[in-house]
Amino acid sequence: MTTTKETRAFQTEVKQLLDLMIHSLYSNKEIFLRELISNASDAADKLRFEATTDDALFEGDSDLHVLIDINKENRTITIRDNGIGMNRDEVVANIGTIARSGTREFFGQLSGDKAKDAHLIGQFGVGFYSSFLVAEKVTLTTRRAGVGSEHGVHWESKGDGEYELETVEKATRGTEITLHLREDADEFLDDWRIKSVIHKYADHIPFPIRMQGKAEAPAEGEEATPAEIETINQASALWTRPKSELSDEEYNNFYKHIGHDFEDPLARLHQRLEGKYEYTLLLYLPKRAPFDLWQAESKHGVKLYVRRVFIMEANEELLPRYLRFVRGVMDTNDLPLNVSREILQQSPAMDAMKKGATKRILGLLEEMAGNSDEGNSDYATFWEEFGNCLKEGVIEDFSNRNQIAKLLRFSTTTSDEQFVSLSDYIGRMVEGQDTIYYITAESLAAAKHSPHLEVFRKKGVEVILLHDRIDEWLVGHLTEFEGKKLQSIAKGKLDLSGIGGDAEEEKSEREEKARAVEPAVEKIRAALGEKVKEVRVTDRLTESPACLVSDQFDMTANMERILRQAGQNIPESKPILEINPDHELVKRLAAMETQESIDDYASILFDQAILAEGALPDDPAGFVRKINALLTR
Ligand SMILES: Nc1ncnc2c1ncn2[C@@H]1O[C@H](COP(=O)(O)OP(=O)(O)OP(=O)(O)O)[C@@H](O)[C@H]1O
Repeated sequence: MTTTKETRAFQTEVKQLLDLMIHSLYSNKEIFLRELISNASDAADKLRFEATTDDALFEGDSDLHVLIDINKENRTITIRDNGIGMNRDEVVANIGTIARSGTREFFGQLSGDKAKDAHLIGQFGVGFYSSFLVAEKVTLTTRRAGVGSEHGVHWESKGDGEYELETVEKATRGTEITLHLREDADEFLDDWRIKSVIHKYADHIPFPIRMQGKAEAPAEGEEATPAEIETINQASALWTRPKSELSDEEYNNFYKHIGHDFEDPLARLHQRLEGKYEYTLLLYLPKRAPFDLWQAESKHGVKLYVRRVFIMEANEELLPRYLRFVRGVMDTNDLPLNVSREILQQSPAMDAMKKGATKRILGLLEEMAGNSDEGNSDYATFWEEFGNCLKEGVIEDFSNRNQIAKLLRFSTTTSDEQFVSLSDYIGRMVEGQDTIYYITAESLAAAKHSPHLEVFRKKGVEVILLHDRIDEWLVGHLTEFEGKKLQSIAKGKLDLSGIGGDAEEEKSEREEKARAVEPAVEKIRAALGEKVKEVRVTDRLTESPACLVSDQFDMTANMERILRQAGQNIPESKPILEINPDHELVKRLAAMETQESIDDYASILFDQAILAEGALPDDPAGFVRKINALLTR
């Protein structure tokens, strides 16, 4: 047994977090109690779950609760729980380091300007460290359930960069945290103040939060009456209570506890479902994406309860991965208390609940989207933060693809902001149009200024501008929406002849122009040789001389770039160069005789077309040289 007392240094990030926290949350000190009660409640949840398979962990005491004791003389508050407790290694890992996913992103985003960084801290969560908002010294004594009393651990720190650790005797399991209050935190020595904070933040905690009353001095000749212990919170699982009894504030406070968030949620869903399986959902959509949303190991935020007993923080078993931003609780009577992850994965009840919850979340989003007026709505906020998750949904969730597709929002040639739904787009199609057109590019600016859009502008046809990495995969899976095909405007042959004009007339005019520049096509083909798959006359351009397109079933150049950047070895597919028969450059090229000039012009046309896509030509310096030579000629 390690009895040694040792002093250790906080991880550098902890120090940074403490500084930032004290700076940004000084006017909201009371949240320390919410954080500590929340941790105590999680510890009780964990014990109750572990005890479902090992009753001995209760050590004869299954009355799980939190006890708060104020000592005015010593100026301390003690928060005591009889939850799972921690062993020495766990204390070192949990208290003194930050080992949460998203940590690197969080510290990466800090600018060093405390005022600017302050709002980030709420998103990240301060947890146990918030004790130092009110305390000049914090001691924590803990013992893990099921181990001998000699395995207690004492931890102590002034929040100044170091902490002391010692193995001690602790008779009872669980964790006891004592805060030695700073001078400016006197208000928390007042019972009423503490009670009001508990009501505000912890009424929904499903374990009793009790306060130690003070023993009255006995009157002469009378026996002393023991100090009373009073339960302060409602201590009932919030989701089991009828909606009509619950206020927004209670719902929001529960969200903050379960979602580890400082902000109110964006929306919620509370439903009791009865059918083949009975279950209750209390689910929330956060206002802001967590730091680790895009990391492979990012956690889901929905907790599974069976008959109000916390079972586990389940992952893909409860909700599909693309809904990993949802926070909340799912409680059912239709699973055994000792359910394991393996059983969950094969359980028809779980499967039905997962489908039911998914449908309801999509329904909630549909409702929010329906109530939205452009740009100024909860749905716009949601889309900004989590829109790309829904795009994953289109890719992964075949059975709900159409419903999710309705929820997508895009920038288009008529709106830079991402407000346009596919249904809006279809509603605005021009006469003769029966295809949904889109372009994919590296950025919104590159998409918006792409030469491929020229003819669409001329004909007044709206084009969806796709510029997120995931969009290439999205359109790979979403090839049709409500009977209308989705088509890249940078792929295959384009035929807009039926739109906004006489198709026959346009066709013969086009053929005539193509004939006139046929010599140019031949010359460019010969000059570019193996660089291109084909050179042809385009219907896409009105202003630019040339653009690149891919064959209908080839990857787009953008997709190739993304995959190469991700380190994949992609065989080179050659683009098709399309030239504008009306452009002066092309006309000039058709009339050119000197091979050297033809080669230079052809190469410049080709490189320009690459630049117009927001990419770089193979030999940028060579391109500049040729341009300069032309300018000075
Ligand atoms: N009362 C407690 N009993 C047992 N373990 C605890 C207790 N308090 C904290 N811990 C452990 O310490 C870890 C870190 O706690 P901390 O409050 O800093 O962060 P958190 O609760 O994980 O996240 P958040 O900051 O979002 O609240 C917890 O995850 C838990 O494992």
